[in-house]
Amino acid sequence: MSDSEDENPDKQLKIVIMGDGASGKTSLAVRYSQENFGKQYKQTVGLDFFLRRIVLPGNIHVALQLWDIGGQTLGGGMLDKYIFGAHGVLLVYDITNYQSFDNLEDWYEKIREVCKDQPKLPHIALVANKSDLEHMRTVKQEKHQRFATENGFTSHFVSAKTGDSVNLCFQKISAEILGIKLTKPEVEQQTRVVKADIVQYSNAESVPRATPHQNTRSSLCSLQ
Ligand SMILES: Nc1nc2c(ncn2[C@@H]2O[C@H](COP(=O)(O)OP(=O)(O)OP(=O)(O)O)[C@@H](O)[C@H]2O)c(=O)[nH]1
Repeated sequence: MSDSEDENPDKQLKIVIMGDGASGKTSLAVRYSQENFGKQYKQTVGLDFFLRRIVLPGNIHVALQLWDIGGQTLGGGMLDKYIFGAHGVLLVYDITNYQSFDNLEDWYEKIREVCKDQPKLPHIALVANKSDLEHMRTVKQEKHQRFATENGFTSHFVSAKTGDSVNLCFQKISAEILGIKLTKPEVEQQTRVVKADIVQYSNAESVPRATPHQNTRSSLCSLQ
């Protein structure tokens, strides 16, 4: 453990990712924790866990535990236990699949039911995934905004495929939960999209080395 970690132990946040099957929950968790994307659809049975550590402004070290819940768990007996104690919940839908948006009412209802005896609901974020498929959109942005505003959700538009706004989404949610205010440059830094051309290197020696990702470590385990 480094000195800075000794001085600043991680704040642990339990973040639950919910929504219909194939809306892209696992892809978001994999993109965020492993900076990776797989085209192949593999249904999550039960639950997967992912972990990512980040540092928020003010040198606040945060360990984000991502609970990726299979879309088939709605109506199952385990869902209550998965939601219980969550600091934040992502309600994820696929912008090209209207049903996945419509069904979020049921997922939200479940959260309210599980948390009815708690003083307040977890932070809830409405996450529109697959923004790279804008040309196939079936959920109007106004519908998204209305659902978010009426229920006090934060609102996010992301693509697990391209990575667009994924870091920003999780950073904003963590900051919101911990009551940390992000400045405009901090938000812009996360938003920046880096475009690069493919470069042909003449020999292996001139290939630049990848810089290790600082302050982040991630891992995965699965529970079925
Ligand atoms: N184009 C595009 N495809 C995506 C995106 N995110 C996920 N997908 C694809 O959508 C399919 C479903 O993604 P998953 O991440 O497995 O969906 P899930 O919500 O975890 O599904 P369940 O495990 O059934 O709950 C896969 O084929 C992904 O490659 C995205 O942002 N853009």
